[in-house]
Amino acid sequence: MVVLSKPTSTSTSVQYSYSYIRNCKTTTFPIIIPVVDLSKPDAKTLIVNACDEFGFFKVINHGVPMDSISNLESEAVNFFSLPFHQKQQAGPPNPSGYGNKKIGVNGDVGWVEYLHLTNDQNYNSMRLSLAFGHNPHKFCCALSEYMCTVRKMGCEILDLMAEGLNTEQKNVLSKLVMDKESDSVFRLNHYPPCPPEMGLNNNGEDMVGFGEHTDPQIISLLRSNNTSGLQICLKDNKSWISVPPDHNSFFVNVGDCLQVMTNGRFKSVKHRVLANGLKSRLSMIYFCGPPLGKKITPLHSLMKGKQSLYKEFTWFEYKKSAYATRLADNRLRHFERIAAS
Ligand SMILES: C=C1C[C@]23C[C@@]1(O)CC[C@H]2[C@@]12CC[C@H](O)[C@@](C)(C(=O)O1)[C@H]2[C@@H]3C(=O)O
Ligand SMILES: O=C(O)CCC(=O)C(=O)O
Ligand SMILES: [Fe+2]
Repeated sequence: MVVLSKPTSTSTSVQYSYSYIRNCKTTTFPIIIPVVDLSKPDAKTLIVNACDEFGFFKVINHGVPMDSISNLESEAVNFFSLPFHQKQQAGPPNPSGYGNKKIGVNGDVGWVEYLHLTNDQNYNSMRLSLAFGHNPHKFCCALSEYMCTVRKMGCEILDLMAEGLNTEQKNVLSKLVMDKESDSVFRLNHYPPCPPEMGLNNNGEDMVGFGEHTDPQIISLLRSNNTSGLQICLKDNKSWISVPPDHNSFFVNVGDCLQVMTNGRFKSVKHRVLANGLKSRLSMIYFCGPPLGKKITPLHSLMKGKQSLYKEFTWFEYKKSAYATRLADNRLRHFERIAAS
């Protein structure tokens, strides 16, 4: 495991208004997060069951080489260890670059700093070189190798999911991510240890690292170091469970786009990250997105004469509307069709 050993530098002079939440100690019964072994024949059934039940699962035997993961992790550690003013050279984070504390542009704040990266490796390289002040060759090689192998794993998962759903075409989902116009994004999140005087407020509530939200895309592929913090919300929409970290595995989230493509059968999972008082958390998330012009509609094979629960929209239209929302908002509400009585 790589931990940030060098002292990190974040902005300290600006006052932010952080959120705190009661870290409800979850449910009275233990919840086991589904584990899918990609090398086993029952993977497709387990994926569909996990998406039905949680919109979330863990993947083992994923085929992403450990070297590829640790190379990018150590490059990310180096980046986040740079002095704040240097990291800022790679900002702001739209569409790619460095961000600190502010998430999106609508007032959300978290105990996190991050790098937003896109599928365009030339653009990534240009942004990173502004921070490194020299050729960021090592970082960019590690990044493009990681993105390539993780995308491949994501497509394998999407093919198994499509098979498990008995769709007409096995690659109906993965082809959106393989498309050269795919609007996938990548994010490196660094949560520095939160100082004890800030970690809890007067009501004993925990500081939020990354506030509750659903991911907009099809699926998200998350890998983190061995630091806890990630929580998911159960289908009852009120119980939160902590996800035990596992640096050897990937975690998969169902996103809003997949919720629509399954006509609401799979629900995008609400999740959040709590700040950790002791250790830094480093997570790397590949968000599998469709091309901007793609119409997001339910898969034919799942409809069988049923009406779509959603109005027709393109990924571009969804994104435009989503980026005007706050993190915790329900971004699909705007696209729901009012059922005719
Ligand atoms: C508050 C926001 C940040 C976000 C864009 C948004 O307006 C609403 C969705 C947010 C989210 C959540 C998942 C990913 O981290 C992200 C990159 C995405 O695609 O949607 C972020 C956006 C962001 O940080 O810009
Ligand atoms: O950093 C994490 O572990 C999760 C962050 C997240 O949910 C996101 O960036 O969308
Ligand atoms: Fe997320």
